[in-house]
Amino acid sequence: MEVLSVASELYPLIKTGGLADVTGALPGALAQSGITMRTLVPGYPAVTSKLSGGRVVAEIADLFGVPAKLIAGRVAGLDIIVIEAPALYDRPGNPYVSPDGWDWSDNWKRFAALSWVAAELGQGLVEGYLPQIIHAHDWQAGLAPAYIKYGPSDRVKTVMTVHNMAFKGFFGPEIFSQLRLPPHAYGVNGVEYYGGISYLKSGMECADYVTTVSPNYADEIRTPAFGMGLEGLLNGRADTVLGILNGIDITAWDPATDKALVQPYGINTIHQRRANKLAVADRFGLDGVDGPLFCVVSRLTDQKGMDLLLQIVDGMVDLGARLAVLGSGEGYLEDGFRYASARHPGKVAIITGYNEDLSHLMQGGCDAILIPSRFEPCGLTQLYGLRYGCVPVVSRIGGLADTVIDANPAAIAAEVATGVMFDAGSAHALYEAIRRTVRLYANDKLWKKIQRRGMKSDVSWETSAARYADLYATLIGQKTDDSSDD
Ligand SMILES: Nc1ncnc2c1ncn2[C@@H]1O[C@H](COP(=O)(O)OP(=O)(O)O[C@H]2O[C@H](CO)[C@@H](O)[C@H](O)[C@H]2O)[C@@H](O)[C@H]1O
Repeated sequence: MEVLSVASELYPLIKTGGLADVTGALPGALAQSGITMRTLVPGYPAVTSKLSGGRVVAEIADLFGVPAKLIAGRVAGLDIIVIEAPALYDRPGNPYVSPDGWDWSDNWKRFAALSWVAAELGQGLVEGYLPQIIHAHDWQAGLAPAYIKYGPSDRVKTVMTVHNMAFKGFFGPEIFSQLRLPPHAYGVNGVEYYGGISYLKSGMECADYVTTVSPNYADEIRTPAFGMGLEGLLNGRADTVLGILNGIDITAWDPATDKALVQPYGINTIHQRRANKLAVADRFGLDGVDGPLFCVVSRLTDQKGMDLLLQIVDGMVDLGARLAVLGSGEGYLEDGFRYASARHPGKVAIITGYNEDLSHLMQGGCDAILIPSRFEPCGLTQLYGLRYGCVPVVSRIGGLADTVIDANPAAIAAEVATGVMFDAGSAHALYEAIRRTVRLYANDKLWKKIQRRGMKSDVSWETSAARYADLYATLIGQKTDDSSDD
């Protein structure tokens, strides 16, 4: 089976968040099910510089006003098709914003182009290549299902995966005439959204199937509290909405072989994490190894509940905990952690920016990872935490609730606890969870059991890749059994 994945991020070529981890891992996970997944990505400098030996498979004279070439190649084990259109994608900064932090003003065009090319590939643009499924990820690829729905043939089936509903790809109505869609596409059953155009809503409306990245979040987003205005749409098509839990790449994230660690370790050598803990403390300028070391590896945003953590950081230090923060995002949150660090030298520290290797070292050395999200479609850092024995302390929300088992007395007695969970959105609940974690940490035998159990959890892609494979097969009418029905 041939599936074309369409995404604006793809690890290890280009990553700003969890989307890249998923789109980068899924093709390898699906290969075992006999699925060939190629990924269509924009030709950002980070992508084109890594693609050598690709071949031009199509030339497009007018891609929203600029010439483009499609280059197919294989990089880091991934089959990719790159849209080489320098006028759209050859820019500094990250995929969405300029180096000074502003959204590119032509983002509507850059990502309409991504989706339009995907649909053209689905209609046979390249001789000898005809995907059966187009799998679009997040708003940047959201118009692809619309281009198929309103195009000459809907032979190719479409899946829209929502990784983050907060980013809707919303633009004013004035762009519609340039989108290459027929007039009737501008309506409530098409791309229109509150008087403008939402690329995410377009994909969710027009795709044959909508998926999100955990079963719990799939339920939550059908309510006004989490649906962000799209709950009505989701409820209207409830039979074709599915939550499939993210996995992680257990080869890239393996504490026994991870080159970013000072000291690799396994379940039976968990005490060796101490060398990594010292290395983290050293990198962050924190005091020695005594007492629990918490970490945050995250975009610093309201979604991630970082303001809640700032409210209780002083109390956390009073409990004897230390905190290492790796992340970047909202200026007031970055500043908040800098001030906390100035108040508590040796106890709280932040390194701003993006550092993949350091994120591995932190999972391999810190005792617990804090994820106080207000909403979390799946979350990956708790899965990395489980795999590395970095105990996840998470809000009871979205995919976090699907993947962590709270160390309450019943779970401890039943020997199933893998982390600590608390009510989302409450600084007080977060503080109490940290207090509980500090107490659990003090019981070394119990703590190591929780760590080991996490390390044994199945966080691989195996089960979830099979669910995607089953969904694709259902869509193209190849489904032979009903083994994956909910
Ligand atoms: N400063 C930094 N340095 C290095 N690495 C950093 C970093 N900041 C973050 N990361 C890494 O970026 C990824 C973030 O993963 P999350 O699951 O938190 O995704 P995010 O919210 O971006 O994406 C959305 O998509 C994913 C994928 O579906 C969902 O899991 C999630 O709930 C949803 O919000 C992790 O690999 C993390 O280690």
